[in-house]
Amino acid sequence: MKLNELFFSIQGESSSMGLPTVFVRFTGCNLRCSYCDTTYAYFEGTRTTPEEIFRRIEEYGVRRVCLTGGEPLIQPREELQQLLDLLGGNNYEVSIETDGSIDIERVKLRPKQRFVLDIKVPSSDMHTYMDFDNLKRVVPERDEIKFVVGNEEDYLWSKEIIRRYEISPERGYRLLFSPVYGVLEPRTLAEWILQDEWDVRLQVQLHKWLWEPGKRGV
Ligand SMILES: C[S@@+](CC[C@H](N)C(=O)[O-])C[C@H]1O[C@@H](n2cnc3c(N)ncnc32)[C@H](O)[C@@H]1O
Ligand SMILES: Nc1nc2[nH]cc(C(=O)O)c2c(=O)[nH]1
Ligand code: SF4
Ligand SMILES: [Mg+2]
Repeated sequence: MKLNELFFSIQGESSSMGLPTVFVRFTGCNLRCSYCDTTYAYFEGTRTTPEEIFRRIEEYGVRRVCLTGGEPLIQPREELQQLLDLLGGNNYEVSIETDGSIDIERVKLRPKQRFVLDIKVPSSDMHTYMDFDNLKRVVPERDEIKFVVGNEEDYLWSKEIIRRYEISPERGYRLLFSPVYGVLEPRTLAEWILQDEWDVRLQVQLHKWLWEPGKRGV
């Protein structure tokens, strides 16, 4: 597998926002989102084994890991599975940030492991690459489905996807809405959600408020 960086920080996204977490950022991505804040992970990295990554994770005293990138699901399948099995066997809680274009059943999750599945919206320029069959593969009470929106068109598009694929909160799906940092005011998104009386989770990237927005390794 190719590792870009491994660091210990406060989880800035998803329903575990605020919790201390070890981040494993893999190298390489199959998409190129217009707003991507992690372009340094497209190529830079070092070949590393799952055992070595696990050893480095174990140096920290917290059993919570976020696998991200780049796109984690394009790493070699067997090695990724090996890492998930090592973490699963040692009682780690794991979230896997994935871009929505890769079959999430490429790997088999253990208990306490979940996907945070992005659905890329029109302003990302990557919405045509989505594998919507993933919406049949997500486990509603386990996984989270995330929309990172940059404008009102994105928000309306997301609502239509939720209606069309029947992934509403009423059906048990856990939905996240995040503004594209520096593009859409969090308050504007908050007001749209309240106007719709919608049971979805608004999230901002907490780490960008805690540290310099462009800082690596946090
Ligand atoms: C860098 S990506 C890596 C994982 C995977 N490639 C994906 O896109 O889900 C991690 C998360 O950061 C989000 N993200 C990237 N750039 C962002 C930005 N400028 N503002 C808000 N969220 C952003 C992505 O949408 C994704 O949910
Ligand atoms: N603190 C912090 N939380 C995060 N949650 C998801 C991240 C990511 O880049 O995928 C991330 C990140 O880069 N930093
Ligand atoms: S899929 Fe994730 S890592 Fe890849 S370009 Fe988009 S935001 Fe960046
Ligand atoms: Mg990030």
